[in-house]
Amino acid sequence: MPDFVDRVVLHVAAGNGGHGCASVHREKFKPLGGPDGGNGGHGGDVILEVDPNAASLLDYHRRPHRRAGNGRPGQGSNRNGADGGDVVLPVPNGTVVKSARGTVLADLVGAGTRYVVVEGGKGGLGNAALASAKRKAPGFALLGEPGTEQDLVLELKTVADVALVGFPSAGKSSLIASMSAAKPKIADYPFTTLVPNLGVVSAGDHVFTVADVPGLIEGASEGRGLGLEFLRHIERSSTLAHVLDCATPEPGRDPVSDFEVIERELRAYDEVLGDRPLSDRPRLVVLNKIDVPDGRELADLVRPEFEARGMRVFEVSAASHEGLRDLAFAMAEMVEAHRATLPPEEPTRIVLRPAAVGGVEFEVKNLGDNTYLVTGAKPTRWLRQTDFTNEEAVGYLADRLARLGIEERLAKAGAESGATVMIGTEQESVVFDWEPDIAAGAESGLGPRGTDRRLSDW
Ligand SMILES: Nc1nc2c(ncn2[C@@H]2O[C@H](COP(=O)(O)OP(=O)(O)OP(=O)(O)O)[C@@H](O)[C@H]2O)c(=O)[nH]1
Ligand SMILES: [Mg+2]
Repeated sequence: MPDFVDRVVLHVAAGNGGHGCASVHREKFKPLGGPDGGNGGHGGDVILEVDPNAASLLDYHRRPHRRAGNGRPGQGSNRNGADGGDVVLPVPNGTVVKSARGTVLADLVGAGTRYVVVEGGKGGLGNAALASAKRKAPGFALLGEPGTEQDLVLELKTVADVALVGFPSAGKSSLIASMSAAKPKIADYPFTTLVPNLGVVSAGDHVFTVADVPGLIEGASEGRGLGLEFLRHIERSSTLAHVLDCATPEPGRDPVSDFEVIERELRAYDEVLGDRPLSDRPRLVVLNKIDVPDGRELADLVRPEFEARGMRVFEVSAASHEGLRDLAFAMAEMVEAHRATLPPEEPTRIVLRPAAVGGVEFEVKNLGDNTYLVTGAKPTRWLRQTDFTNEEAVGYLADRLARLGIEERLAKAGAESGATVMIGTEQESVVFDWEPDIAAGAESGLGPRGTDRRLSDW
């Protein structure tokens, strides 16, 4: 059994919603009481969550079927069924979620990032909730919705600023061991490294991560050696460092030809990658093993070849640590240059999905000055997903609250046209403008008034 798994097929099933209950209230001497069948509970969701402590997908390789809890049925005396429990599956940072057909559904980067893979079925309404002026005592209740199921492919792509690429035994693992606290396996046979190792390197105030990728050989992009599996791990790195062996001569190889072979493989992989080609990424050249006298000589000899190609060249020894400080600062500089081109971090985007809408309680408080505070409306579950904007989320919240009768409650509390409605707490809230007139036409009279506060803050 491998102890590192970076691709698994996983079957997930959300919980079914519980059925609603049809029941009639019974009391002594009152044979025909009102309907009192409770609602079924909602089925649980299956959620993936980035856990910085998870290193591989091994658990899912071992147990590839995961199922969330079913909602319980409603019962008489207005008892609602309990919701089924969610199942939160921890995944490593950098997990890509794909459908069985290969469509990318989510790319989970950043501790705590969540993705709801399958949603639980809604609980069915009981006859108490179905009663209306027309039908005071319905003799029926609604069935719970079945939960959805899906086959997924989870793929791990290492997230590191710098990727070390090179032939087997060039000294990539030795370098990462000398530059960081990582303790990878080092040996004098090829393909010692079978899984990417990650190390955290500091150079002055700079901190960045380095991944040691298993050795690449000619034909890797066609799957030779450890091939594509491992090219995938360098996709997310902004900087590539070619590690070249200057001390272990082999027939038909030298540092320049090794470099050319690896470059060719990177270019060939570009076709697989499409829009984020590897061959365009900033790279530097590390001539390793200069503690060996012949190695130093060869390094000096080939250096101009690389400089002529516009590469920055570092002569180092992972064994004696010579040259590693300069190398670390150069890497830090390249990583910082890349980070500077990134757009400023976007505020957290979230999706609000009140789990049990019927169960959300809220209070409307008049703060004076036509301003109203709605407290306690925090949905029971908050789920993060990247493809929703804050505005959409606010709109969604407004919509749900509208269904809960917030319009009437605001009107009852005396809110007039143009009222400021704050949802949250006095310290943290999302602010809406309230227009009861619009409400008549639109589903919700609450329109988001762009707020700079993060919804996730409250
Ligand atoms: N003399 C000397 N030997 C080195 C140096 N760096 C690595 N080696 C040796 O080279 C061999 C391969 O080192 P690794 O760090 O395992 O090489 P790798 O590139 O990670 O190899 P793979 O994991 O197989 O791709 C080991 O025997 C190391 O001890 C160095 O700077 N000087
Ligand atoms: Mg190695």
